[in-house]
Amino acid sequence: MIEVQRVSMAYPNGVSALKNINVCIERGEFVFVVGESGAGKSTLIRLMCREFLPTSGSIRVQGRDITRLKRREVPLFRRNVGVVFQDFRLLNNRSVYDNVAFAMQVIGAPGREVRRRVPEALEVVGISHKAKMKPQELSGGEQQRVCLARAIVNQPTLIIADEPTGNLDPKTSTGIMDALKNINIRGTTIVMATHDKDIVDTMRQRVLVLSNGNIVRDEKRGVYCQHAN
Ligand SMILES: Nc1ncnc2c1ncn2[C@@H]1O[C@H](COP(=O)(O)OP(=O)(O)OP(=O)(O)O)[C@@H](O)[C@H]1O
Repeated sequence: MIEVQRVSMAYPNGVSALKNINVCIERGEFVFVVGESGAGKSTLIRLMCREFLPTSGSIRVQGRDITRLKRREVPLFRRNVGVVFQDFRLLNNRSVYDNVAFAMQVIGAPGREVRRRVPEALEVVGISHKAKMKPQELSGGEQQRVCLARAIVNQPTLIIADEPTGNLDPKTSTGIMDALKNINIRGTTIVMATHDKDIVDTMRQRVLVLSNGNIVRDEKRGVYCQHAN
């Protein structure tokens, strides 16, 4: 599903955020990317959804090297990738329903598909009862659910999430994680950067640990800190 090969990333200011990273993620996996602040998690996550290009190396997603995509090919690639970031990036003057529907409309989905799939996506993340509200009328956790619904509505094969539970209380975070796990059980690959030790230790999924731009641990059914307790 994702093959990151010899990827390095230096920002224009000279900071070396990733140093010759190699990672292979199989279809259907659930992968946590953890590590101290500044370790390179967001950089790796954002490279995987082609927000920007690495300084060197290749990133193959579903067989295609996304570092070689032409600018006009990027939107097509993104249709297959659901992206959830901590800053919600919702349209504040539109309803919850419209925010999710918009993700389908921009790719030209027929109206009947939109009317069928938007309620389904809202149901999966447990926010159907707020469909008519505007994002400002919702709590942070509810807004994050809307983002998740928007990310899954086009039935992507891959979801990339950067701190989707950041700033949320533990109960709300658990709700978001349950929704993500449900989506994963249906076959969607999930890659998620997080600082949330409790979530990582509870879920026992694959854990990739970054430190200072290097992958220092890669464990199946891993935990946040190897030597804790
Ligand atoms: N746009 C940028 N320009 C210059 N340097 C950057 C930029 N974005 C990140 N960096 C630097 O790259 C390194 C890795 O940053 P990154 O955001 O990937 O870390 P992170 O592990 O996601 O951290 P955090 O947990 O704090 O979000 C850091 O040293 C950071 O200061």
